[in-house]
Amino acid sequence: MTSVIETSGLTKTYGPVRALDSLSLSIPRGGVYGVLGPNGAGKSTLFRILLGLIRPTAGEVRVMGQHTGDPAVTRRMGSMIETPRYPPYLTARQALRWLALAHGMGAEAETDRWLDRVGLSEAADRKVRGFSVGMMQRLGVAAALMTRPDLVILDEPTSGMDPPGIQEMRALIRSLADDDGVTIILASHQLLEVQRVCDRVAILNRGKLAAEGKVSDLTASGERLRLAATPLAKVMAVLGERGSVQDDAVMAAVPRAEAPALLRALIEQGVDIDEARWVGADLESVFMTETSSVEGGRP
Ligand SMILES: Nc1ncnc2c1ncn2[C@@H]1O[C@H](COP(=O)(O)OP(=O)(O)OP(=O)(O)O)[C@@H](O)[C@H]1O
Repeated sequence: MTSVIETSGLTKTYGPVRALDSLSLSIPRGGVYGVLGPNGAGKSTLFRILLGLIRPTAGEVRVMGQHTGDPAVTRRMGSMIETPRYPPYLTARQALRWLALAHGMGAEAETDRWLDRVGLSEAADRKVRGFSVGMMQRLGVAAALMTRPDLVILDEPTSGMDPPGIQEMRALIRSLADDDGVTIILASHQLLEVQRVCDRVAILNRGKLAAEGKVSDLTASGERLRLAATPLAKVMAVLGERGSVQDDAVMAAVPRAEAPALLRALIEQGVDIDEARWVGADLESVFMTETSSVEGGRP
């Protein structure tokens, strides 16, 4: 696995607050990588360090093998860290051209193509003053992509968007990763969206790495055997603490290898089994498990 980001013991303190606490992380090149965590977990701090906007207090960080802030690396990165702001009297097209000039780019910036790609073609000649938050986010993404970066960092790219906008953004992010070979790193609180779009995720909690891995592995590790069976009391008697009742069924926390023996035991006890199927955990339940064990409550 080639890494695009490597951090080791990365720490950032603000007075008594440890925004990042000895974070060691390796983000692979290619694909879509999600950085998750409750408010104050350190996501934006990590992104600001990666972009060379702030310096860590301690630890190591490499972006595409180089030190952060190196102009050669910065040129290969695009980002949208907050809802972007542009001079309100510019149209979307003018705003992108203005940014292209600031990057020393001319026609090669293909501003119209990027406006089209983020679904803003029809609004290209409207002043950004009247843009919704979602439209500003799309324009910000177009600006981040226009320089043809190898790595794009997006902080909450779908915040303020309506469901069709979120769906379009998801398709755009996937196509950038799959068709253009861009590595995308994004932070989001919309866990269902993250589950749909990301290949891997890191879950931060109070500046530390709480969990990391492929979305499919993280969700599979929390899978349960859902048993629609009667009587429920007998099922629970066999399962003990490994069972919990949910919507007229029992969710059994058993490894796959133990399932046949469990089903035999249930039948021997006179249980009627209508259905037995594996149910994967969703990212939300993984997130809640990994971030719930904090002292002192939420910041
Ligand atoms: N410039 C700063 N000065 C002081 N404290 C800061 C500063 N920036 C961040 N912090 C603190 O560092 C911690 C991590 O903040 P950060 O913004 O990185 O979290 P986050 O995961 O991005 O949160 P959110 O989901 O709310 O955006 C928080 O406790 C925050 O209050």
